[in-house]
Amino acid sequence: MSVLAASTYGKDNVKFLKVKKDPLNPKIQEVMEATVCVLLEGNFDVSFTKADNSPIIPTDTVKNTILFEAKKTEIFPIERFAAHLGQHFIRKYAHVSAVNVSIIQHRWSKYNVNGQLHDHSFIKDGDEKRICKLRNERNGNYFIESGLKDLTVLKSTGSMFYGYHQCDYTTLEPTTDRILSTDIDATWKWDTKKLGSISNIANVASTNIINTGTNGERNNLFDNAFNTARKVTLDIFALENSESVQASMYNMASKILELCKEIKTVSYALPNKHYFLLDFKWKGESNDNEIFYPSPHPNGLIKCTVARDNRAKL
Ligand SMILES: O=c1[nH]c(=O)c2[nH]c(=O)[nH]c2[nH]1
Repeated sequence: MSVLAASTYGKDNVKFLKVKKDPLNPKIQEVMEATVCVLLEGNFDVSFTKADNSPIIPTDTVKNTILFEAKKTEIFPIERFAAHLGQHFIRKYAHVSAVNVSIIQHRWSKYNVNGQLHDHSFIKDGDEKRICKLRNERNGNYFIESGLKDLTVLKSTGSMFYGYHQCDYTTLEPTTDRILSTDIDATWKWDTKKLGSISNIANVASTNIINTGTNGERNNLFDNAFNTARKVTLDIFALENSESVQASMYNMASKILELCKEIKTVSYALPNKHYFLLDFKWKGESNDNEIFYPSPHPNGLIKCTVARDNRAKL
């Protein structure tokens, strides 16, 4: 005998690009290129165990819903759209008990023409993505996290690594000057008690498109947190003389928690993308941190989650 222990299903990799126009000047525009995944949970067991398709909301219907709702509703910021989709499936289908929504926003940035950001021309300046994951449950509970990933950075000096554990397997030389490079993957979990009900998120003030791009002013909690997290990450990466990836990511996460009161935890997952100093002794030449070999693999991988220290209140 076997039993269905867990199941979920839906549509992944639903892609669209939406153009948002300023109502006063429709040539001023913003674009959202997104990849969406919606997975449903609920009373679907017989579809797995008895080949009974009657409860199945086809994944094609899920796809149609994502695309049509993207047209009909405000989708900036992505957290707002995730909450809207999370509510939609719970309200429309009585046998759905939980909805898991994941949205990836692909980066398109307005660029300067004649000294100012152009109204509707964009540059793809890297693989960076803004992300949001939301779970909405019929019992009224919801969970939400936001983040950024694939923001690739490198600093050519201002990074050290020494004082680490030594044993008979250790060959790494300590250094006070190395290259540090990583693909930033940062996520932050929201304190839903501070956000209030999911309807608050589905109705949060939309991103103001005038002068935004991904460089300009944003005007809601979620945009502010994204901009803060991105700026803190990039500032600390540049300004700090890094002791290690571990120490730098902890400093970044702590600063974000300090600045964004509605965030509960911040997590980083950072590859340490190694650049090895090449040896020119065979030619009688030194190499004063000038020529490196970008090593594709292996890479270090360092993860941490930083939370508020509640003991601090005692
Ligand atoms: O910042 C670093 N952290 C490590 O854990 C580590 N390990 C290593 O070989 N190099 C580095 N660098």
